[in-house]
Amino acid sequence: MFVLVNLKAYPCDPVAVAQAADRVTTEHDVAIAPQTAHIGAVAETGVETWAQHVSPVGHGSHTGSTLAEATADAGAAGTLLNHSEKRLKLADIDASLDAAERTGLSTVVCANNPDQIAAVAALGPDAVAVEPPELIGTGTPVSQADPDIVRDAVAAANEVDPEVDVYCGAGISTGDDVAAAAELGADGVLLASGVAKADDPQAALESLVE
Ligand SMILES: O=C(CO)COP(=O)(O)O
Repeated sequence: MFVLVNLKAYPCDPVAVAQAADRVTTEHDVAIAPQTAHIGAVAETGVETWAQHVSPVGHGSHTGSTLAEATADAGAAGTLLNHSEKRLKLADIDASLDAAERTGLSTVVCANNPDQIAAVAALGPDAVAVEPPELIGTGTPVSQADPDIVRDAVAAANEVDPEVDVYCGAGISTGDDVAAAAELGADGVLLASGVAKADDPQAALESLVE
């Protein structure tokens, strides 16, 4: 399973979380998505590092943008797109995917529900992630609260493009949650508060990947 820890804008120490992820022994692939400004420092720990977003632009007059080229240069291996807290227009998702692909970044496009998963899977990302917004940050795992949304997202993505991996997220914090997601057909999980808000991120990561 791919385990992507999104640090959002939580007030945690991104390098300490990355070092903790580096110390945890697991069969899963663990990656950390810090703030853009922290990508270089996190990547230096050796942990797989992801961006939370890249802009749908290339080099040019785009003040305030998050340029995919700069993100990749800083050490990112991939990027989230269209997170529920960073929604994009369909045309911008498409252009951000182009930017990511041009610079060698892997891509995960988030969506709220199976219909949206089908729509974004059609744009050809490496993976899609279903995250019901109402469960984000609640500590109630999507795999328990709404298992059908995960099953249906897997089916919807497979119908459009079986090459696209499917992840799920919201409320995931334990190894049981990760195992439940795998049983529902997910290839990975996205999570945030379970690690980023934990008093002991290393213990949280260990419990997650046990
Ligand atoms: O938004 C999420 C990951 O991108 C999920 O957040 P929580 O793990 O805090 O529910």
